[in-house]
Amino acid sequence: MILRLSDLNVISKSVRLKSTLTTFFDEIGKDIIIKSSSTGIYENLALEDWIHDYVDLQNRNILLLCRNSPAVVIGRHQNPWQECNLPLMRRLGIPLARRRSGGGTVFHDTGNINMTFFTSKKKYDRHRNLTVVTNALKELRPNLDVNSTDRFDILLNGHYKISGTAAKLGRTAAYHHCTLLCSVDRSLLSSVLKSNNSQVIKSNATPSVPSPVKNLMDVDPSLDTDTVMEAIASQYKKEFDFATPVITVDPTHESLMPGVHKMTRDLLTWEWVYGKTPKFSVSTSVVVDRVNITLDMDIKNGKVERFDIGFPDGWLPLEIVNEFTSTMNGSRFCPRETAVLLSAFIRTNSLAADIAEKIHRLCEGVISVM
Ligand SMILES: Nc1ncnc2c1ncn2[C@@H]1O[C@H](COP(=O)(O)OC(=O)CCCC[C@@H]2CCSS2)[C@@H](O)[C@H]1O
Repeated sequence: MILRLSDLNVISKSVRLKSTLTTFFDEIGKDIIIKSSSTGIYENLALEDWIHDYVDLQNRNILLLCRNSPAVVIGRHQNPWQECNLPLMRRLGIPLARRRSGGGTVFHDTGNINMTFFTSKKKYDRHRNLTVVTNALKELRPNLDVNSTDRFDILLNGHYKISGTAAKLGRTAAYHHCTLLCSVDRSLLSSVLKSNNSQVIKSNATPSVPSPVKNLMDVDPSLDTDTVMEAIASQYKKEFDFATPVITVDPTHESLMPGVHKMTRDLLTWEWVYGKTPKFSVSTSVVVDRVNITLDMDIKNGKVERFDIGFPDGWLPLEIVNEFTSTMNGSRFCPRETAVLLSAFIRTNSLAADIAEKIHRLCEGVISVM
């Protein structure tokens, strides 16, 4: 049975009066399984943040289950320009999200199950959580060869990754979240997780650890996301010994989760998604009329902090170069902003056609790395 929060008034009058998710949880029991009704990556990450920040996790275990529409999710300390193919994602309209936990970059679509295991910091136990997942799968198909590894991946047949893990440890509360590949678009997964610039970027950001992946449905077509989610929910109830039905929660429900809209908006900001990238540098070059021009940049908080152009004497007038580099300094390392700056620069400096063309080509070189 699925209990919906819209049924609140049926469940309890007092809940309706107080009516936040936390009071609702207090009414229905200590350990809870929630399923998100949304497939929006930012909304589901905000729901996770909200539970972590507002629910008292000292004496309770919560499992949150959700699936997302196609999205790429990077770890807290990663560099998206290094980890994924941003131009392809822009073309396909695939959003990029930065989560609050560390670790590497993964691809989500509705063929991937996400699980978040919330506990007190003391009871945080990734091994126990992953055993819930592997036991659920073995309960469904006893012959399935699935095991967790020392780095908390789950491997199928000892080789193919089907689940990746990350975690956030707060002062008193913690969560461990992981994925599970049932039927994702594997060719899209590998094309969006292939950066076009790993050669030209130098950074100390956390690198991902790529692995060969497989879907559960590749080995057993009956292991669809609904079947697997249900099995995980039953196994979790068995492990934590409770029987409360799975509750479906709408993560856009501001009055039930005061502050959740702002949490969603924060996750969507450029400053969070790109601006939190650890400082990095880019060294690339463009060939213009058979002349090799080098471009060196330092990017801090996602913005150009230093922009150097290396070119043979006389290729561009120095005052134009100085003007152009100071235009670029402080700008966001992003193709749209660079294109806007370029056209403003060409317009306000009334450049001769050949100089405008050279500046244009330089910008193309910069934009190709963005
Ligand atoms: N969805 C998914 N599941 C499992 N493995 C994946 C997935 N997408 C990509 N990969 C593979 O893992 C590596 C990256 O492995 P790496 O170990 O670097 O990173 C992770 O596993 C992070 C898991 C984060 C889980 C969070 C849970 C809720 S929001 S995201 C990537 O290069 C691919 O080879």
